[in-house]
Amino acid sequence: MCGIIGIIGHEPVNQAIYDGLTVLQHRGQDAAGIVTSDGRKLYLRRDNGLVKDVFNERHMAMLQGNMGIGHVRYPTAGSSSSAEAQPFYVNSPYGISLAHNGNLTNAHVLKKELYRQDRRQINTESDSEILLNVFAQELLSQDALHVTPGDIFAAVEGVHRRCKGAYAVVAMLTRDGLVGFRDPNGIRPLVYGVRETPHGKEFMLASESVALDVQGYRLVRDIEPGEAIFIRPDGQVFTRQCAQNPSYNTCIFEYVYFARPDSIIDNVFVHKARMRMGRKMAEHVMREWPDNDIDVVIPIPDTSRTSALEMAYTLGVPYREGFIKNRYIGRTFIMPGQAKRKKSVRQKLNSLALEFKGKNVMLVDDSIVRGTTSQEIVQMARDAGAKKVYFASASPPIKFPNIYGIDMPAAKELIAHGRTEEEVAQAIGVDRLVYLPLPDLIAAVSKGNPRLKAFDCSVFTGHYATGENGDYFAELEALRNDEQQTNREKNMVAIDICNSD
Ligand SMILES: O=P(O)(O)OC[C@H]1O[C@H](OP(=O)(O)OP(=O)(O)O)[C@H](O)[C@@H]1O
Ligand SMILES: NC(=O)CC[C@H](N)C(=O)O
Ligand SMILES: [Mg+2]
Repeated sequence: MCGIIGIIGHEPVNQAIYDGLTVLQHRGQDAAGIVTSDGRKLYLRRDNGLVKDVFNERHMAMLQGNMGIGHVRYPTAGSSSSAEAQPFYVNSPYGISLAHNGNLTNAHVLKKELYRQDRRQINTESDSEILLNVFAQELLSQDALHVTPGDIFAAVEGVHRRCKGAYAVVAMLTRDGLVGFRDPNGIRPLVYGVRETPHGKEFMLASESVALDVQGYRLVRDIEPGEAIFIRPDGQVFTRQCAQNPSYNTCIFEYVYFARPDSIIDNVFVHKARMRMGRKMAEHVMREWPDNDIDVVIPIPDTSRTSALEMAYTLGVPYREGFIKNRYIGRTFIMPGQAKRKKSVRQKLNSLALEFKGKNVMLVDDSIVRGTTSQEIVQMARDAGAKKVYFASASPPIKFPNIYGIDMPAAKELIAHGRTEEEVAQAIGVDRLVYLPLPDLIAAVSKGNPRLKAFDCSVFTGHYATGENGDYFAELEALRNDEQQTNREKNMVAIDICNSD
């Protein structure tokens, strides 16, 4: 999952993009980048690291201009080389830079096609560089000296025809303005907002509405699946539906884990959706286990707090913060490599023995993916003196890979893959395990927006809206399993073509 942002205003946007990226940091911790334009030239800085580490004062001073885009990266394709940090740039036509959240599933085919048919050289293993080149090629084929909104929309139609997978995109044409678009399934989120200033309106496109809130932008609306938006430097806004059969298939995992609770995605308040998940979880427990002996509900910080609180309230059981989180350790699930993830769980969370001693504790997490967190935490609860350890996951068992922007490429690395619920309970070492059933999860989210009839639930169901088959998954697993990635990173030396210090 990555975070993307684009701003077009009447004053330099460097600081505003930086601030927006820090608000989106939870979506990607590996690399960050900003590109700005003063209408004639662009200025780019991108590198591996957190936002606060990638940009120093000198970089910020050099990022000139009143429009720009930014990216925080959580890699799902290629490697974690700094050469794959985003935004990417191509000079033809018009000079385009692009930041992408999602994952293309036909990147290999497109890469060949770009070379053979379009004579374009792709320099990295990143699918986002491919996406940029497809967009550029489609724009080039409009053959216009001065780009019009019609040219932009025709190019996005071309992207939709050629690209498969998930993509929420912000792009910048160095002289002409900002572009945003979402794939026809709307798998990844993208919103746009406006703020009034004494000089006129300023516009922001962002992965999540929280980026708008903190800088005083008003959320106008989500970009629709398949839709594109083009905003000129003079503030003219153009939008058009560019897909033949668009439909909402928002990734349900955004609501479960990825998004911040204070964001609104496709008109559903994430915080409220998580509260409903907690309530439904409690109702499920009361139905399936009416004579339970739960003494206390304890969340596994951070993300599960909202649902755990509501679950405890509905069950009528005390809620206690039994794990204290080290606020200087980031999210563990999106860290690269199993060894680092495992170590970080211990560094991140410490138990408060007095909340566990002699009690039957119900630990609550938003999800169990590889089981890294749950295995460690259950042991910590036992070490802290818990009598019985129960576990509730506020989402169903995750059994299938994600191919749309979450780095879960290998089914065999998922703890629930090929295991029954009892076997997962045994593997993580709990006395009882409860999962939120899928219909309850869907109901918890869709209550916020009845227009959302379908979601991307592929990690739970194995059903993929873009129709990938067995061969694709076998190749993906071979290429991106944890061991392969770790070996690749060990041997990697990053060489870039255009990064400055
Ligand atoms: O089963 P696993 O592979 O461990 O993955 C699931 C865990 O990872 C996430 O937490 P994370 O630490 O990333 O972020 P958070 O602080 O937002 O909860 C998620 O909230 C679960 O706790
Ligand atoms: N998580 C994402 O959205 C990743 C974007 C892109 N596929 C990359 O690997 O850089
Ligand atoms: Mg967590």
